[in-house]
Amino acid sequence: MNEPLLALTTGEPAGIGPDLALMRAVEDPFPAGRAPVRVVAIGDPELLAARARQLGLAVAIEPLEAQASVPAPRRGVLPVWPVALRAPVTPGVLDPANGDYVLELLDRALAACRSGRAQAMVTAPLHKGVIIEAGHGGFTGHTEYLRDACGIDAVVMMLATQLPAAMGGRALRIALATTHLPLRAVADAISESGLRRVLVILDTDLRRRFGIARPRIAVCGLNPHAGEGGHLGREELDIIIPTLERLRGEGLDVAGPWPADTLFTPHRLAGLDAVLAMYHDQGLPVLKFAGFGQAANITLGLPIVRTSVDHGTALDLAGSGRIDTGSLRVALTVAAEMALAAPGTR
Ligand SMILES: NC(=O)C1=CN([C@@H]2O[C@H](COP(=O)(O)OP(=O)(O)OC[C@H]3O[C@@H](n4cnc5c(N)ncnc54)[C@H](O)[C@@H]3O)[C@@H](O)[C@H]2O)C=CC1
Ligand SMILES: NCC(=O)COP(=O)(O)O
Repeated sequence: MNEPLLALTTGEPAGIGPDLALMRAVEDPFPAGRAPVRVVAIGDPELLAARARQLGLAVAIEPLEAQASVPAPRRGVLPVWPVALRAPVTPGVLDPANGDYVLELLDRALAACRSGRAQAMVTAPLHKGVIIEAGHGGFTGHTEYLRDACGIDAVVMMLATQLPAAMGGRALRIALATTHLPLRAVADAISESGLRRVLVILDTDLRRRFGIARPRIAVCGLNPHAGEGGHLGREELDIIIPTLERLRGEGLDVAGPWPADTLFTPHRLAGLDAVLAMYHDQGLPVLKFAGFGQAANITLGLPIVRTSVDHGTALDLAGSGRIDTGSLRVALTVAAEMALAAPGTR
């Protein structure tokens, strides 16, 4: 395969997504140690040109026809598949009038991946609230939007980073059994069928997309001390333990449920390929404490490769230039590696 083509959606136009694409365009396109990639941004060319001026960045925005080939990367040039904004943008100020614009960016990237034109999509952050205010009531994020757009039942959100040397220097991958739910709804969402689906997807994609022959996965309990033998909640006894036993019988290496407060310690993590947390704020604060700005958000179970940054729209910093592009670099690198590991859609 040529260098993979990565379709980079520029996300919420009032946020830092456009800034990320522009700042990355002036970085070295061939950094040592990283697979060479071609990147095409998806967004409004005039928005990108205006943001480049605001940031004082010399970036040539090159709109491309849908079928035109995407050139090899050149520093200071940003190829763009154009999508028109619905309303003018002030950095930092959300406008529901652009909600459909943000979703159109995703649709364009997904279509390119599904047709084989792009090998992966990488998403800059969007703002869930403003998309809901734009009239998309059930919207909870890229993960579920792409699941539904692909017509599949389940996907898995996993964030991954490389731990600093002082923390063991190894990969830390944390997947979630539930994603964007109010905490009140989490316990009711833990079911045997749901857990089984998540663990099978996690195991399958760690093999297929990450080349791990027999993934070792540890599973957090839901309750403090993994339920303290049923005295602090019964989800472990009634749901999680039986599910893990069945999956072990089918050959998966799934251990637990372990108390989450001590699972994320270096000696417990040693030898693990991934941890499954039961809910968003059980797993992600750990990951972000260890690697914020150096992590990627990966959607497992899709027929295409999708990665994203580990942060949100940072409306407070849009147009300021005072942002870290580290997570975008990681998201692009991981997307390229995944695309090369398992070419094609499925
Ligand atoms: N991949 C995505 O689309 C994601 C979207 N979001 C959405 O973003 C919106 C805002 O979420 P928040 O919780 O406020 O998180 P946030 O990540 O946007 O901001 C949290 C803090 O981190 C800072 N920050 C974020 N990214 C940064 C960067 N690249 N460089 C330097 N500083 C950075 C912000 O300035 C802020 O102080 C929400 O609507 C949320 O749902 C959140 C996470 C991921
Ligand atoms: N906390 C992760 C997040 O909000 C990103 O979700 P998604 O948009 O990638 O589904």
